[in-house]
Amino acid sequence: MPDPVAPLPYARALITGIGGQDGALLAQHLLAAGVAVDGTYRPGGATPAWRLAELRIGADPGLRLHALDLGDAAACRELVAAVRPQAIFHLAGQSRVADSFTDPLASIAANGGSTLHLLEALRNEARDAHFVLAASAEIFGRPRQAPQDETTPPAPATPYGVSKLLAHTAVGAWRASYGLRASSAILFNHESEWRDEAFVTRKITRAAARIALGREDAVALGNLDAERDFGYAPEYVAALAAMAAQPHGDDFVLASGRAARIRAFATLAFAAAGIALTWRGSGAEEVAVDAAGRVRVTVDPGLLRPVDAALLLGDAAKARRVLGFAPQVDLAELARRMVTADLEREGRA
Ligand SMILES: C[C@H]1O[C@H](OP(=O)(O)OP(=O)(O)OC[C@H]2O[C@@H](n3cnc4c(=O)[nH]c(N)nc43)[C@H](O)[C@@H]2O)[C@@H](O)[C@@H](O)C1=O
Repeated sequence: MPDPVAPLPYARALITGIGGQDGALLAQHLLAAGVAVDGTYRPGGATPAWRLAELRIGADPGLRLHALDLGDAAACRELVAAVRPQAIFHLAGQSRVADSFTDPLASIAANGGSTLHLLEALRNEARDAHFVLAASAEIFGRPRQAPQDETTPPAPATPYGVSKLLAHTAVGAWRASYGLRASSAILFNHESEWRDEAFVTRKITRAAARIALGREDAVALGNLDAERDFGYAPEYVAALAAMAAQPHGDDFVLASGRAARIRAFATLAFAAAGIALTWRGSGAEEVAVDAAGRVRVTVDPGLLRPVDAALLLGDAAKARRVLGFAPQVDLAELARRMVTADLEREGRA
């Protein structure tokens, strides 16, 4: 991986979704490298404050914030024209796979439409900028082969996967049709202390911290058998920055190359909070108990999804070769960092 403060060949970047995990971490990475950052957030939504504050970039003079409706093509074009970025990172979107089952059209409109609006803004207002999309391993659906790489045929199985495949293929089409520098990162699950609690790792680490502090008794989870390729988000955003430094647009899988079941992550997270879990039973009756026999994890069948890939596992050999992507943080260290942060936050609260 390039040195976090190594200079990048662009001086101003636009990041959509600045308030999210990846947007905030990427902003921190770029600002440290001397790149000025314009970040967008949803009008009417929460001002992107807590992550920027925790990452100590909220008051950085290199950071400007803009409320932008990504559903408004003209507004996207106007902002790109005004900012004149040399790199555009499109990270905003509807990122919750589970929510895409309840409102599929909203997910597809948000993730597909926003990408089309920004690609058009790039084509018309910033032809020399490098555009980088945050696509997703969900484009592979329930893949027959593992690991998945850039040549694996996409076949999404969730509305969210469809939305990201629309965006991903649009990047390729705009690159081919208009000669734009447009790239797509096929991101496998990437987690951190700044992950939203809607996602399983942070839900678990926050619960483990609260249970360790006596504030909660137990946490209910869904599919414990799902295997996901969990990486550490700061390492992934550094790879996004490196993608925008490439002379040509291209697609890259970003993944750790290791998969773990949700049950295994929970065991590591609770251990990091000082609680040794033992698993008993199966299916909806499965529970995890602590050393004193108290139930700490249960299964709620209401949290199971209509479709959930059994295994998503990425092969990031191309990113390693071209970008120098070499993630170092393993699953136990990831769980430890997340639980440590949650214990600190809960201790302060
Ligand atoms: C690549 C992809 O990665 C992320 O999407 P995700 O994989 O859906 O992430 P998640 O943390 O919601 O679920 C991971 C697994 O964990 C299972 N699971 C069990 N029990 C609970 C549970 O209680 N909550 C949740 N959320 N999941 C649970 C769940 O069924 C699934 O198998 C996003 O970044 C997305 O934007 C993206 O692109």
